[in-house]
Amino acid sequence: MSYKECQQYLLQCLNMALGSQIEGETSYTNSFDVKVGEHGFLFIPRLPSSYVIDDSLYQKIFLIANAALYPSYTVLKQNSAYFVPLDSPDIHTQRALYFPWKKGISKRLIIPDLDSFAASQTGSVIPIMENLSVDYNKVTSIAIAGNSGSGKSYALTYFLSMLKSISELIIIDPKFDTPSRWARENDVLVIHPEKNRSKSDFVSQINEKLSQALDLIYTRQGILFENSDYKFDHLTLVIDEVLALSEGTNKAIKDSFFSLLSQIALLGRATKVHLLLVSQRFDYNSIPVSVREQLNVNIQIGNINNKTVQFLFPDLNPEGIVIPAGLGTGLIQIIDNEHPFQVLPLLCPTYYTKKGIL
Ligand SMILES: Nc1ncnc2c1ncn2[C@@H]1O[C@H](COP(=O)(O)OP(=O)(O)OP(=O)(O)O)[C@@H](O)[C@H]1O
Repeated sequence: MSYKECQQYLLQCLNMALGSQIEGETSYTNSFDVKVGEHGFLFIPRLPSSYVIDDSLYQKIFLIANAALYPSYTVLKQNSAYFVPLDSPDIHTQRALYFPWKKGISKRLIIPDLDSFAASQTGSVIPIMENLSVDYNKVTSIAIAGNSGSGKSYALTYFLSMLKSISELIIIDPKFDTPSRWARENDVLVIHPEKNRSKSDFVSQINEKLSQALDLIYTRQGILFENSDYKFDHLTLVIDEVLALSEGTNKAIKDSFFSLLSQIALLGRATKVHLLLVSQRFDYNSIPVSVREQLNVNIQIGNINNKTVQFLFPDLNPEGIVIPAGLGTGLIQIIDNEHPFQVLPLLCPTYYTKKGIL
């Protein structure tokens, strides 16, 4: 579809569906116009208008356009109206509402052999979907949230397999489950609960490791002070089911755990110390708010609604975002200076692996 055809099609859709929202005005009465570009389209109202140009109008146009353009384009959901100035001498049309989009829809990666796929990757790039990847040099902390059975462990195993060649890994596995098996197969350090030891004892052991990571951060900061270009190896602390660590743990130990996590999240960026956290939800009981604010890859799988997105995407109303059907689907947001800030529909990769790991 050419831009011109797309423009006409969008105008028709908006003329028909927007009617009641804008007091029956249409592009035929010259009330608004649409312009299509490579990265999105503009809704140009002609002012003065009998309708109000506000968030509610913006979200309405988003709903109409996103459905109308699916699957040719994915319109990227914004939290509020996105105004842009237009270079026009005519005061009636000097502004527009902007709707950025991505060509096509999110497509799942299907990986026939995870080990050889992981071995074939070079550099620090982790493929996520057919047209989306994360550069591990540009992000610090990753969070994966989702209800039970949504595919968190499956997604975590994928990340672990990809990270193995990029970063040193330390795995903390409170459920003594898939990550521990993966760690055994791949010769990676894992901390898991053991018989005859209390929960607080287990969390103390984790605190010890976190504290060593924090010491490493301080040492690396000293090196950076002398040579700001120094390149460090990545170290990633992987914590599965974070919520299980803070619940029912002695308060002093939980406080130290939170404090260590916060410091690592805040200071790890420059020194290449990362967190990869997995939890059913990321409320203030599972991680401190300061850690949540530092997360730069947010993944929510399974049920997507106002309630489930409130912790990782507090400003997002997921209405109108087309969540693909199937296992391991949801939303992803990558906050680096390469990707636009928006939240995208996600399909986690499907892969095949040696028996016994999962
Ligand atoms: N992207 C995917 N592609 C194919 N199958 C998937 C995908 N994600 C999850 N699954 C399947 O869905 C099932 C549940 O996934 P998983 O065990 O990872 O969920 P979970 O969120 O970790 O659950 P729990 O919290 O109960 O451990 C598994 O059998 C897994 O094989």
